[in-house]
Amino acid sequence: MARATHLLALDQGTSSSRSIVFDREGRVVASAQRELTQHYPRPGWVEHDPMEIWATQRDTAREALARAGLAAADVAAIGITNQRETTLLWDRRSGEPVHPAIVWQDRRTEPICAALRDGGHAEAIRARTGLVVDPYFSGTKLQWLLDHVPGARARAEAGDLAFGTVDSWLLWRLTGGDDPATRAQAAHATDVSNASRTMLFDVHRNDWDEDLLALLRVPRAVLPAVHPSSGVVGHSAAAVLGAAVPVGGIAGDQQAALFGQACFRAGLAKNTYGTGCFLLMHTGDQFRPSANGLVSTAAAQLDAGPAGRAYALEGSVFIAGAVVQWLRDGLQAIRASADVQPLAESVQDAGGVMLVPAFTGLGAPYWQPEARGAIVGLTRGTTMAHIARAALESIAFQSAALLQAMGRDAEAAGAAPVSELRVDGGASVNDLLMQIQADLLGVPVVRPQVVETTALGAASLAGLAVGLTAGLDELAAQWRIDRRFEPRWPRERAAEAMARWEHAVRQTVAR
Ligand SMILES: Nc1ncnc2c1ncn2[C@@H]1O[C@H](COP(=O)(O)OP(=O)(O)O)[C@@H](O)[C@H]1O
Ligand SMILES: O=P(O)(O)OC[C@H](O)CO
Repeated sequence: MARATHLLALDQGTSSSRSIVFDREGRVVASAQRELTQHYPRPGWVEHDPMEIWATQRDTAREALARAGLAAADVAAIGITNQRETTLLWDRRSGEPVHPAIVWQDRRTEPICAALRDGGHAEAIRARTGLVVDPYFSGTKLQWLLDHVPGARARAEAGDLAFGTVDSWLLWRLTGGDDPATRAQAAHATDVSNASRTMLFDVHRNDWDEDLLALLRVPRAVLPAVHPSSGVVGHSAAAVLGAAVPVGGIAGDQQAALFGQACFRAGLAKNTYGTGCFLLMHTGDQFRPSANGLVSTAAAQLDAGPAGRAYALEGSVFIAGAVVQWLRDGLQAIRASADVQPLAESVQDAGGVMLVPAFTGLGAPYWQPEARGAIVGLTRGTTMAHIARAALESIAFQSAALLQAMGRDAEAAGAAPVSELRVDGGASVNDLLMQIQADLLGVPVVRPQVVETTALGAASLAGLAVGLTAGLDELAAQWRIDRRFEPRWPRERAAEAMARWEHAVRQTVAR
């Protein structure tokens, strides 16, 4: 048999399932995508149908292979990457989910989190897991499922139920197949980067934390095995793609993007500009707690031993590209997202207007759930062009605040600050936004040729596992620059702009 030459990435995101076929040099050969239905059963609740997650993912994998003109036998390995924290619980025998997936954005477990904070557990949780106590993470979502699905806790304790984030669910379906006859071969596993988002995982020891399991009343029997992010954890059931293919990589989507951006060592950082922004900075083999409102998380790890340890600091912005959607759909100021750039470029600057898109509160580093959006600095001369420019600037300001927080953490640890920011995501195509970002940060903003960095990261992790990819040096050499945006502003101007931003932020909080 000819040696398999390609890699298949399954990229299961919040809004869609995508599959991308890469060649061994990391070039995109073919892709396929399907939208995912969002369910909002109550205010603050967000759910996905687990069977739709699986079916769309499976179908895009088949379609991408067909478009590439390849068979499963041509695929050396599969890499899985996924929306993180989203929580699933299913019956090991029937394969049926016992409840819809509770999506990372879902806020229903805030009362559980408040009780944990009031009970004085926040510091211990941060020290073990790197996370702030927030409904964002999986632990309280799993607790809610065990408490609210009739009979779930007893079935979980008896070992009949399996918990997983989306990667585990896809792996289980992929390796077990759709036929009950092959279910016994299903792998129930996850990787360290996904486990580190559960608030149940000790990132120092890379194991589930017995104290946290007891605190959240989670029986160990529901939990998946935890593996490094690279390594073969099972093979797809032959019926799914037409032949068995090793699953060689798993990572949460933001850690996969960090890997796909070739950020393999301390100080390298990437920012993904999608609906929100996710900024991650590698901190090497050191777990670094944040004193500045960020979370600490496991980066993609290649090896189970101490030598494989890799961590990152992370900050997320809730509304980034979404502010452009709001200009389009809410204000109807533009017809398509891409129209924001010419409109914003039609004015020299925002004319003193500041827009704080705190539509759903503010995330890191502010953590102000009660804040609401504001536009300040309006004059008789203000036009929609100024507001559009202020909207773009708001994306850059929020990201700059995250990078400043990372800089303060790095300084406190005696580490070097970030020297360039690697970017990807839907809004990173906006050259004006990228230039504003560089001007504010004072470091170059670098956009790579392959902006499918999440899928590329997962494919690379899988490629390393089966030897199709030689090593990190080869991956670093494959990462190529499309465009580099150099900062042009004097630092005083950037500092003054940041001060005006922080002033505007304070006005949204003090209501
Ligand atoms: N040219 C553009 N300028 C600014 N924002 C854009 C542009 N094109 C798309 N966007 C924004 O990018 C986001 C989509 O990016 P994407 O990476 O697909 O997001 P997600 O993965 O969160 O669904 C949308 O919020 C959209 O408004
Ligand atoms: O699906 P995305 O790309 O919006 O990413 C979701 C994140 O993983 C949530 O933490």
